[in-house]
Amino acid sequence: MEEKRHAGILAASFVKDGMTVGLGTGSTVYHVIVRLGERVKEGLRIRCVSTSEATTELAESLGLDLIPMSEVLNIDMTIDGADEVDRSCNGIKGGGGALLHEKLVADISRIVVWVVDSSKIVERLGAFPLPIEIVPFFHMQLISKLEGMGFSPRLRMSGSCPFTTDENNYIIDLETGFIEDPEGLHRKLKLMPGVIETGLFITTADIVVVGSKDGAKVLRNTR
Ligand SMILES: O=C(CO)[C@H](O)[C@H](O)COP(=O)(O)O
Repeated sequence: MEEKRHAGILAASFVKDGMTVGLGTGSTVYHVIVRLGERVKEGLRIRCVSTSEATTELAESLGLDLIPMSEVLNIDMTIDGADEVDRSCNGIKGGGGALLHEKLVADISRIVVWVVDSSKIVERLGAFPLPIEIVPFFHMQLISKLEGMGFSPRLRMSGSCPFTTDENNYIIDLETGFIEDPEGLHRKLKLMPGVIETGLFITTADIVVVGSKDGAKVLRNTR
């Protein structure tokens, strides 16, 4: 909790007056949004693009100015969380179910900053089950195909019903084991009919802010 807060507060300090800011989703970004709400009350002028209904609700409650994604061509800086990050700044995202929207917002962002606690930094991705957003009525077929490829897929549930994303899709959480080639796996999965997006974000982050007990440090993507 402290680590997430430290990372969030440092990342929020990167936002400058006049920026269009992408707001990610999750418990670490929560601290970014709260800090941005405070800075806006102190006079910071920004426009924000949300990546989920949960983030929209929080940002609105703090008085942040939100614009719909459909009206934005470019975003100056997006700050988002991640479930795992490797040394090349590849990541797994989607633990909170907002991966599709998060990937689209990242795609039009000049700078992408990820905020994570220290437990998220890994040598190789794959301990965290990989979220894949899929077409709901094809989930049974996809699960069978993924099993045939040697993976252990699990349909994400919310109580006794399948979890649905803000875009009304389903998510399969895929036990992959350590991923040798994140980009190769992402491409392979994306080629499967019914797969809408994968939670593999390939060298997406320009900056990763890693919280610690006493502060936060910044890792830069040197690609
Ligand atoms: O990808 C995400 C949501 O789709 C989140 O950014 C990711 O799950 C990290 O969340 P948290 O900061 O709560 O650990």
